[in-house]
Amino acid sequence: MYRKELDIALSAVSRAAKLCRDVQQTLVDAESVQKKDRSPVTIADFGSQAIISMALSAAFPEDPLVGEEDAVLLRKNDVLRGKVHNLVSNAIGAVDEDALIEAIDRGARDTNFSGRFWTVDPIDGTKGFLRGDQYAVALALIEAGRVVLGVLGCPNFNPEKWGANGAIFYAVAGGGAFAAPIEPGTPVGRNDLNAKPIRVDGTNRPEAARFCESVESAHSDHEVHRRICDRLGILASPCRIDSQAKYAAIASGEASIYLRLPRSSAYREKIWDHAAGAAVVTEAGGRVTDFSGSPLGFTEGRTLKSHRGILATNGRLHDGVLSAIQSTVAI
Ligand SMILES: Nc1ncnc2c1ncn2[C@@H]1O[C@H](COP(=O)(O)O)[C@@H](O)[C@H]1OP(=O)(O)O
Ligand SMILES: [Mg+2]
Ligand SMILES: [Mg+2]
Ligand SMILES: [Mg+2]
Repeated sequence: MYRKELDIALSAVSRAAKLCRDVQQTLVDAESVQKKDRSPVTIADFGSQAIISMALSAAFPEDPLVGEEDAVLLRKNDVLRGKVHNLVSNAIGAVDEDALIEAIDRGARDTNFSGRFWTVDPIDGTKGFLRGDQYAVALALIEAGRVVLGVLGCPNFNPEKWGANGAIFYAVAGGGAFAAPIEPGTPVGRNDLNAKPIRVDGTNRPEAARFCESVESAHSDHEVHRRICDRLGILASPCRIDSQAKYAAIASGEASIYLRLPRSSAYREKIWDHAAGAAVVTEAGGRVTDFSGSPLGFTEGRTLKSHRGILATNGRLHDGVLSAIQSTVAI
C-alpha cells in the first residue's frame, strides 16, 4: 500500500533536507525575513516547499497540498525571489521562476479536508534551524482525517546509531515505522538497505522516563510541563529539542514523553506541525492524543481546531500522563 506515494515522499524529503542542510551550513548570521505573524522564514523554507510541491504535482497532479508557506513575500521581493530561484535551480536543475512561485503557492489554497491531501512543513522549527540546532522537513498524506503516511527528515538528529548526517523517519499506516541514515547525495528510498525498523521504548515507570519539550518557551508552557512532570515523579531534567524531531525521539526510544501545551489558549496547532510526527510515533508503537485523550483528527482545516495540548508517549505511559495532566491543568 502507498508504495509510489512513499517513494516520491522519501525522495522529495531527501532532496529538500539536503537543500536545507546546505543553507544551514552557509547561513551567515540570522538571515531570515519576518512573516505577517512575526515568525521567521528563510530561503530554505521556500526552497524546500518548492521542491516537495513540484515532486508531488508531477507524480500526483490531482492531490491537493496544504503547506505552511506561500509566495506572497517572494512576489514582492525581487532579491529574495532571485535567491530562492537560484537555490532551487542549483538543487534540482533549471526551473522556471513562475513555475517555482506557483509551486510554493499551491500549498496555500484551501481544500476539502475530508478527502485526500498532503500537508508539508518545509522547515519545522525554523528558529532551531536559524540557531544551528534541530529542525525537520515534514510531509504527510492524509485521507478522511487520518494520516496514512508520514515522513520526517531530520538532518541534525544524530544519536550514534544514525551517523553524522541525521536520519529520515517514515511510516505508512499499518506498516510499522522505519528510519534510514541520510547519506549526502543519495536520496533515501523505500528499499534502502540501511533502513531499520524503529520502536518506542518499553518504560512503564514515569520516574525513569525521559521527557521532551520545545526549546522555545514561547511555543509551549514549560512551567505547566514542569508541574505535570513533578506530579509524575519524573527525575530527569527536560530534554529540549526543536521541531518534530521530538516525535522522532519518541518513536526511536530516545525519549518517552513529549508534552506541548501552547502558552496562549487562543493558539491552535497547525496540521503540518503534527501529522508526520504523529504517524511515525503511532506506527512505532506509541500513542498521540490531545490533553483530553482524543486522538488527533485532521478534517478540520489547516489547524487542529478542537484539540488543545498535544501528548505523545511510548504508549505504556500514556494513561498515567493523561491523569497527571488532567489533575494539573483545566483543559
Ligand atoms: N506561538 C507559537 N506557539 C506554538 N507553536 C508555534 C508558535 N509559533 C510557531 N510555532 C511552531 O512551533 C513549531 C516549533 O516548535 P518547537 O518549539 O517545538 O520547535 C514550529 O512548527 C513552529 O513553526 P515553524 O514550522 O515555523 O518553525
Ligand atoms: Mg512547524
Ligand atoms: Mg515551518
Ligand atoms: Mg514557520
